[in-house]
Amino acid sequence: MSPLLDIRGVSVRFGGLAAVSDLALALGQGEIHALIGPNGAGKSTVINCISGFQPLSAGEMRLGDERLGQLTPVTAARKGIARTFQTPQLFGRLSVADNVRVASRSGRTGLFDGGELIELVGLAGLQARAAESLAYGQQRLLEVARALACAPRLLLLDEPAAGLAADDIARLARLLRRIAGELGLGILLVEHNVGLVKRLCDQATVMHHGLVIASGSPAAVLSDPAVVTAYLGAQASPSQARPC
Ligand SMILES: Nc1ncnc2c1ncn2[C@@H]1O[C@H](COP(=O)(O)OP(=O)(O)OP(=O)(O)O)[C@@H](O)[C@H]1O
Repeated sequence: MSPLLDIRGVSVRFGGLAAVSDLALALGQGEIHALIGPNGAGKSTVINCISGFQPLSAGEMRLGDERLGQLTPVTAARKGIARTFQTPQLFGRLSVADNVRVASRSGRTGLFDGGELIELVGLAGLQARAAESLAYGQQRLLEVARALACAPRLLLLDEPAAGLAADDIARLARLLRRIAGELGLGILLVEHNVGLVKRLCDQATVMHHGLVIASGSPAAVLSDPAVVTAYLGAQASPSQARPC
């Protein structure tokens, strides 16, 4: 069976800078896959490519049996690819409920109803609040609810745990495990929280200067000497990158 997401030979150049070089990554249905690496490694650029925000310089991506070609954010969303952003991109003046409602009207049938999603991410009771009035961590959780309201097949999360309290991280981890397991969603997450990556993810790919330097189980890649050296160059070992 084809993987849900199959990336081969993908490169992205910004002028003279090779932000991503010859990337290969495969992610199965129901799999949670971490994309990790020091700052500037190319992780967000990969998320931007898969979600149609960044054109590829070379390579190809497939979603199931379908070749994706050059995507736009709209075509990516229609194919069932939803994402969150490193800095939340919400409709600030709309309520929490309306932010989710807008996404659930994007054309695909919802996984859960909007109220259910808001409750699942831990924002019950805040439905009527303007998104811009939420704490930063709550805005991140609302972005996850909004992405899920698009009923994706593939969910891309850019540092979902940044700024979240331990309780919220635990709730988010349970939710991601549930939607991957019960609904078969594939989840690719960029995350610096090494504890979360180890607990939650089935596979991990490590990038450094645009190149994949390791891939495999989180425990194996995080103890790989090349990975430790890459993080030491960035003045932190993976386990020191972000406390968890
Ligand atoms: N639009 C752009 N134009 C020019 N250079 C860019 C652009 N976007 C990213 N870059 C550069 O590409 C490289 C990879 O950036 P990217 O944001 O993908 O890294 P990252 O691994 O997500 O880093 P971080 O963990 O700090 O978010 C960096 O050197 C960055 O400065």
